[in-house]
Amino acid sequence: MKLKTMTLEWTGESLILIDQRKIPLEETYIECTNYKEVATAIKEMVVRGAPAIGATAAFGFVLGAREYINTSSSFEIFLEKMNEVKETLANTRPTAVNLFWALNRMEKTLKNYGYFEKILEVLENEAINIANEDITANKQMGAYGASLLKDGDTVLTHCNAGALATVDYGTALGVIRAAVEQGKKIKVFADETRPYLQGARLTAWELMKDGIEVTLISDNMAGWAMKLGKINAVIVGADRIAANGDVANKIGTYMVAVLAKRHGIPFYVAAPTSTIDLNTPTGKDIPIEERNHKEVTHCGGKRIAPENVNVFNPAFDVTDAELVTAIITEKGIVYPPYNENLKKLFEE
Ligand SMILES: CSC[C@H]1O[C@H](OP(=O)(O)O)[C@H](O)[C@@H]1O
Repeated sequence: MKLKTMTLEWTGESLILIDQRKIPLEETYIECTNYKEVATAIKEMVVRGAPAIGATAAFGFVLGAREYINTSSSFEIFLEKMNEVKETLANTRPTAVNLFWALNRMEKTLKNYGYFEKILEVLENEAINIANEDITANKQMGAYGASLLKDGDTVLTHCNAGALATVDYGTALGVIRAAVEQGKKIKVFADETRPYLQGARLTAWELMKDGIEVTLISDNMAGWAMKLGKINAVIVGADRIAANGDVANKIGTYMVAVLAKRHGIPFYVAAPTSTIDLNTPTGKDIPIEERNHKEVTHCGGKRIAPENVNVFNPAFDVTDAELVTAIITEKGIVYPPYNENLKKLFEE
């Protein structure tokens, strides 16, 4: 079975990824023919975005199974090798819980099935289910979230929580797409999102391709845009939502949330339930990835800071639940108290 979206293409034999490091200057693709290439693509952010890396890792798991099934003399040995595949993919990036959620789901499918015959087909179907469920969830989330936006609203977003951060359609940008599809005139202010520039490079590119009016601002302009009354709402994605509603998302999100609170602007988080981690009690328990210093000292491949300068480069921060107006999921809009109301999403 095959699958093709803006972010990825499963050919039945390999996984083709749009190289998000090159957008908007080039639209080029990388073909992964084995799980180690998939792991490298996630680590190097060829593909990025919590749901996108979850689905990508699921297909990496399938490629690993294809690689090891013919060299495993027993199913137990096969399971051992597949644990190695899972660990390799899990060790790529620590913050987005979707990565671990997807790998755990693939491993559970493998162990529940329990024997060789047709296992590759079973795993491929599960990976495709994960991908298709993400698209469905994004559209459901979009419909719920669109009810929070009025015709004529201007929405500020941070980073890229669009089709490129998911299998397709997007979370935060999915809400904006849904509102536009309902006929509402929505404008977007996109934070450039230093240092990796997901906003400038990916969000602006996605929205302009859709014909949705987008204004690019540098991250330090967000507060002034709010003070001038230009922003009606903030919508961002998430990489992990703790049981108490604390939200890990791209670095700079916390700053935007504090500014939104200061200016009485609603701050919404759009995320599928696969991003909610009830096993993580609070934001203090979320591992925050630190990335290469060159992402800060260089821009467009050119050095912009002195050699050997100290650098702090956390890829994410945590926004306290009290700063989050509501969490938009595919099961509905969740309001505080998050401890109780997030749990209910998994009880139905
Ligand atoms: C819909 S999840 C998008 C989420 O992922 C991004 O992180 P990265 O680009 O480092 O993978 C960012 O936190 C986005 O909000």
